[in-house]
Amino acid sequence: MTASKRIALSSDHAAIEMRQAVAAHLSAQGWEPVDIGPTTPESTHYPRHGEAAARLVASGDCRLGIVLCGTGQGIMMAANKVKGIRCGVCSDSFSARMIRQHNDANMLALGARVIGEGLALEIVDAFVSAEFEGGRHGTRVEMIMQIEG
Ligand SMILES: O=C(CO)[C@H](O)[C@H](O)COP(=O)(O)O
Repeated sequence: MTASKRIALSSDHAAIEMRQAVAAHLSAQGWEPVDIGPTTPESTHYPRHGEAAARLVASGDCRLGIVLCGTGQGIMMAANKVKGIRCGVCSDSFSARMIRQHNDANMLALGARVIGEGLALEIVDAFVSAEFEGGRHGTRVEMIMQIEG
């Protein structure tokens, strides 16, 4: 699968530096970040950036996605409006691992005004290295997706 190492990245103005650090970190690990910006610091609107990254994941172009804003919350909400997306905000590595293992999250949201860069990179590592466990968790994820219709 050519998409297996492609990971979508986007942010709003509040998280440009953290997003670029995440992209560099992922590249160094052999991932192929698809960083869709923005690159300039003007104030922008997180829903459009969350949606754009989510569409790359939902279409299968990217296997996973990471979105960032000030808190991670708004861009997570926007990403989760795209059909097929399961995105969680994490401020700790345990949760980042668990949203992959139990919830089959295909996107992670980070808050650049909440956590520092070092912790953000640890959370990213936990997220990308974990695998969905299936079994009873698969039943529950299917139930989530049935709510989506
Ligand atoms: O965290 C966010 C959304 O959840 C945004 O980054 C935040 O609301 C942007 O605020 P401002 O326009 O004041 O920089």
